[in-house]
Amino acid sequence: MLRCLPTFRARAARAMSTTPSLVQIEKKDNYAIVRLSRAPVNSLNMELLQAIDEAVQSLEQDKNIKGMILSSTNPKIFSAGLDITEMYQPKTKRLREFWRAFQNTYLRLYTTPLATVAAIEGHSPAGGCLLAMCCDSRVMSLGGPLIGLNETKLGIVAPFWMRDVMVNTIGHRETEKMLGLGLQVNALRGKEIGLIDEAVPVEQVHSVAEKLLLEWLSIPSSARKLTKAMMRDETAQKLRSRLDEDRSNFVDFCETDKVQSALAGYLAALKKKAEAKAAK
Ligand SMILES: CC/C=C\C/C=C\C/C=C\CCC/C=C/C(=O)SCCNC(=O)CCNC(=O)[C@H](O)C(C)(C)COP(=O)(O)OP(=O)(O)OC[C@H]1O[C@@H](n2cnc3c(N)ncnc32)[C@H](O)[C@@H]1OP(=O)(O)O
Repeated sequence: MLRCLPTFRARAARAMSTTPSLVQIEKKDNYAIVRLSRAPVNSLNMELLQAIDEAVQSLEQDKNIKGMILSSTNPKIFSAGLDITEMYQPKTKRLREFWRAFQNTYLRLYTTPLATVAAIEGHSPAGGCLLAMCCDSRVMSLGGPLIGLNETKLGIVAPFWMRDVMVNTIGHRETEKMLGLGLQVNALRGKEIGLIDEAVPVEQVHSVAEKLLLEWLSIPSSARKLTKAMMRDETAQKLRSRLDEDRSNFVDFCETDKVQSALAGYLAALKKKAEAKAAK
């Protein structure tokens, strides 16, 4: 028994050192940087969504931490959005759990009392755009990266709560165009429509994100938190009161032949693009 213990410990230590963490948390004085870390593109599968939810929850419980910067370990991709392979040819039980994880992560991040800033160095489509919109402010790098809710381009429809968050961020008419046309925009255009607060060269994204976060943290904390709740709770409550209905809608919609064949086509196009890139 005694001889087993070091072996067990060694195994556990090996497992810990070889299991890559999906989310990296770096604590600073009174805030944390949370970096999404699921190679290659931070696509949001169930485990990554749960890891984000848990990370935010653990920071909320840390008395020293008042805010967080949401970022990525991949400077070219903030997040590729929901992992399409979770939705393609799914097992119903897993699909249901996956959607609940997405709902939970949205509710956690959108309503967290922490001050939050998204530091977006790379692309941020669909679910990636939602994560960014859940933050109090967004800084994005100038140049190539794009952000937006491109669901219609995949032949799928964003749920009402993704629409609501976009309406709250950029207003009804801009959302109508962005969502209906499945548009993604660069940082400059994002700033023009209010989706992005600061558009800066990539090397400044983190310092500007920190500056914005400190501005939020300079506000008396109970006033800041109550105001955030006053602005966001009604929107969150709309989903909270319809969690099961929303999940059933998603599962039914996702399992239709039409959606499955649209997802198959989209995945094939992504694969073809990746192969062409690798062949260069
Ligand atoms: C009537 C309605 C009733 C009810 C409605 C209820 C519910 C609504 C139902 C559904 C709504 C769901 C909401 C959906 C939200 C989403 O987030 S959908 C996901 C959308 N995401 C995208 O479109 C992004 C796709 N990816 C890209 O554009 C690019 O990959 C990139 C710009 C992010 C990165 O480009 P590159 O750096 O060039 O990398 P590659 O393209 O080569 O990709 C590398 C590798 O990763 C795979 N991959 C990329 N994105 C995803 C993804 N989202 N999911 C899974 N896998 C992804 C890609 O295929 C490559 O794989 P390999 O070929 O290397 O294996």
